[in-house]
Amino acid sequence: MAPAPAVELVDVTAGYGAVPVLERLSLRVEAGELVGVVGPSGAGKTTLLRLLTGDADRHHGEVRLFGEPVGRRPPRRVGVVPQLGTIDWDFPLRVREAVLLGLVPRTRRVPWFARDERQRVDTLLERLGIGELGDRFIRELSGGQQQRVLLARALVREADLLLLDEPTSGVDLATRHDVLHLIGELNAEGIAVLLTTHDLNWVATHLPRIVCFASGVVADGPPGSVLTSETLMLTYGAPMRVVRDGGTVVVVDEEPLLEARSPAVPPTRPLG
Ligand SMILES: Nc1ncnc2c1ncn2[C@@H]1O[C@H](COP(=O)(O)OP(=O)(O)OP(=O)(O)O)[C@@H](O)[C@H]1O
Repeated sequence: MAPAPAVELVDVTAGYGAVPVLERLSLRVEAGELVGVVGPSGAGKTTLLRLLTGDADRHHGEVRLFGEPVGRRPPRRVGVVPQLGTIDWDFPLRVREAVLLGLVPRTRRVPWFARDERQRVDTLLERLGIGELGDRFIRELSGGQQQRVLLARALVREADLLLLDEPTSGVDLATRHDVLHLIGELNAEGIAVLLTTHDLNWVATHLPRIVCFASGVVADGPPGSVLTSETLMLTYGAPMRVVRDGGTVVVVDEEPLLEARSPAVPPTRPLG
């Protein structure tokens, strides 16, 4: 029998309270797949991830993770990385504790961790290249280090599915490269990844599958077929140019911020 899909949404309408944000949405992510969701701000990308963790209200349709209906608590096999900016990094917590908290179901009041759980955290920190930071306070970390801590916290649940909300925002280019490389490695180990991003050109070159999203799915497939000016217009409501160079797709903003001008010629004055 084929394995159950990691994510399965069937004709879902959902939002916050009675207000719908996602409408008539169907989406399927297979176990082990790597999928990027792109779309304008407010399109509902975060809400989609929140729906999968039981944090948004489902009005209609079915939501299943690995074949099981989503309840109020995310299943153990799912690791979640929220946007960096939504975390209170000033909270007095050390890196090792922050990662251990990934093991705590939401209702458990006083966490008490076993030695093998602490060992697992240390192994993960090493693996993610932050082994020496275990005793540091999370407020002392750079954006890239914070992103790795969040990944460790998600992975400590021995996740088979990672839900990553804009994993590359708020970090510099080199860190972005490292984080994306890490995501690729985790996926190569068989972990399914569903991520949101605003970085169209990164998804165009690195992800096998893109979902263009605006309250529902506008287009879904490999970047070469999904990223067209027409699809991007439907998704973003703004003109974008798509340049193809062999197998590479590059998305260019159609409207330059500044008009190109001929260089100003200084007025000349005769000598003397
Ligand atoms: N907790 C909440 N309660 C009520 N409405 C919310 C809540 N969170 C988000 N919304 C609304 O849901 C809509 C979709 O927001 P969401 O954060 O899912 O969009 P997004 O595509 O992730 O945007 P961005 O790219 O800016 O992160 C917006 O209109 C937003 O105002």
